[in-house]
Amino acid sequence: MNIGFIGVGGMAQAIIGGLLQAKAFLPEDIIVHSHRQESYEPYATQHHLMAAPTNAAVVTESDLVVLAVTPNVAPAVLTEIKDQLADGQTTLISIVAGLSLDAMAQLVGPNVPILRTLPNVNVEIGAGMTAVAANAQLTGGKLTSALGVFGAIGTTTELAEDQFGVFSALAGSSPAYVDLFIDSLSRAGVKYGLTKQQATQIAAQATLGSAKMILKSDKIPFALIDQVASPGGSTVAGLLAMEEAGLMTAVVKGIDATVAKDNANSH
Ligand SMILES: NC(=O)C1=CN([C@@H]2O[C@H](COP(=O)(O)OP(=O)(O)OC[C@H]3O[C@@H](n4cnc5c(N)ncnc54)[C@H](OP(=O)(O)O)[C@@H]3O)[C@@H](O)[C@H]2O)C=CC1
Ligand SMILES: O=C(O)[C@@H]1CCC=N1
Repeated sequence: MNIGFIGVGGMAQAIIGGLLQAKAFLPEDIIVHSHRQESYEPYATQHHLMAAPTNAAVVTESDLVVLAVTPNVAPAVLTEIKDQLADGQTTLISIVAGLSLDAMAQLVGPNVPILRTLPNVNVEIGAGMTAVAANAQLTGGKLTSALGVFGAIGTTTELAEDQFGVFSALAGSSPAYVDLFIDSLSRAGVKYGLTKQQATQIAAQATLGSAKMILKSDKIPFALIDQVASPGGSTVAGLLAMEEAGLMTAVVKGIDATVAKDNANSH
């Protein structure tokens, strides 16, 4: 089975890196093309992938084709590859935020099997969180193959399309927000004399452990907070200071802004 990528930016590279690491595809079964030759050719060469000369050629060569361009470019690219998709043989997988199944079908025609997805960058290390929604044309073996791409590089969840916006904020964008939190912890460590490298390693490992604990425990996060905050201890003093500075409000405001921008970009 061949998989093609239209666009080789940050997210396509994360998916390809994850698929190669998982040995889900051989390098020679991955075909790429993007806007600039100086971008996709060296990338293909470096990873021993096939470089296609056009977007249309990616579709012709592929069983699955991943649309990995930015939302403003996606409609023009879909119009460009419409004829190659028309027979319904190739499955279109979109990772484009805010682009609905209906909008894609209007551009490429009614026969095309389409999987709308919203992955996050952690697919690169097999720890992704991806939402998926399939159209009515994507069934049977084709559906299994398309879902298998993201199953190989993390966790997937089927989601109603009207919830993709909030999912994008909580899973797609949140790696950046968690990175900001870890960097903030790390800077505080530097303030108290740790090296940045030491402090980042300590903060990242502690964050990883807490995420695993929440997933494994039957307790809600608030109960786990109480388990850490000893009576009269230092943690409760820190929690109250963070709340006085508005941590929870800041996070919710950040998510509000993320969802609002995703809505504004959606069609
Ligand atoms: N970044 C993330 O964490 C996530 C991103 N997404 C979605 O993934 C998509 C890509 O995002 P991201 O990787 O961050 O963006 P990038 O800007 O890093 O990559 C965009 C890619 O699109 C290519 N491109 C532009 N125009 C064309 C064209 N006409 N034909 C073919 N390729 C073209 C660019 O080519 P070139 O390299 O030659 O310039 C580039 O490789 C977006 O739609 C975004 O919503 C979804 C979930 C998470
Ligand atoms: O920033 C963006 O628009 C994309 C969507 C989710 C993560 N990155």
